[in-house]
Amino acid sequence: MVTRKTVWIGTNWKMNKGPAEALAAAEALKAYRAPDGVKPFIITPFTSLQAVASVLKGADVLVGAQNMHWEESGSWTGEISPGMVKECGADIVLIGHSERRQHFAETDWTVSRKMSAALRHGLRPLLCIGESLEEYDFGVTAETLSRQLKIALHDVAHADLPNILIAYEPVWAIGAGGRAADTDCVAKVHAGLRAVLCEIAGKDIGDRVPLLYGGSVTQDNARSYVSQPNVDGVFVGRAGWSVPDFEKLIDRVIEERAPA
Ligand SMILES: O=C(COP(=O)(O)O)[C@@H](O)CO
Repeated sequence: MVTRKTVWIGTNWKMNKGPAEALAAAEALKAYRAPDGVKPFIITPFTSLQAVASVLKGADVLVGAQNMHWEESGSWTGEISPGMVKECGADIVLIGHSERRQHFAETDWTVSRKMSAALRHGLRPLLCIGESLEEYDFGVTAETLSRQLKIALHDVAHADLPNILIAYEPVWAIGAGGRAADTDCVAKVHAGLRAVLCEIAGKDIGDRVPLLYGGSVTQDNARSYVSQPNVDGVFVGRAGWSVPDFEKLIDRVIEERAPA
């Protein structure tokens, strides 16, 4: 019997959609029935997190926040605590997105603190890692990713690792100026990430950590990534911002799947 992997397909709305637009999108997604074995999710801005999570409670589409602080509370103006994210009804929290590392001083150390805090609060962290163009050009992709991964997971109990999501998102592949990574390159990088996870936690656990690819994913290329052995899903930005596009992208990925 062929065992089919669970496929995670999510979209990060980034700084798009005010509360009204986000709510309308959530209402449109409420009736969406995910194909067997597919876990769709959306990552919303904080201003609509609670409303979107409330509309999608019990639906097939999971909801996440784009960031959080690691402390429970305190004098951290402008920040949102893990408890607040949880109380808003989020299932997932994005941690270490390259836009936060690049523009908001997120470091491997803060990412590591946030990983443990998210798990303590029953949130599923979606850890983003990725090398810059400069690191890619210097040929240190594997070293960069291994460092980011080992520090981020340093304080995470091995038993918790299958409950997290990891997205490999090369910085040079993200956004309007980015170019999608070659499928072969993603396959090779993901095999390396799998090896690092197995080194950290042993094969039984390392093999069960979902690894997603993100960066200029489109309806046309998504399925080629997901058909690779160590790619358990895709994390999309622009190609998932409209609900019909997001649903179509999921359909296109599923067309590729072999029957169980
Ligand atoms: O940043 C991401 C990719 O954005 P694209 O617009 O798909 O290049 C990733 O976090 C998913 O949002």
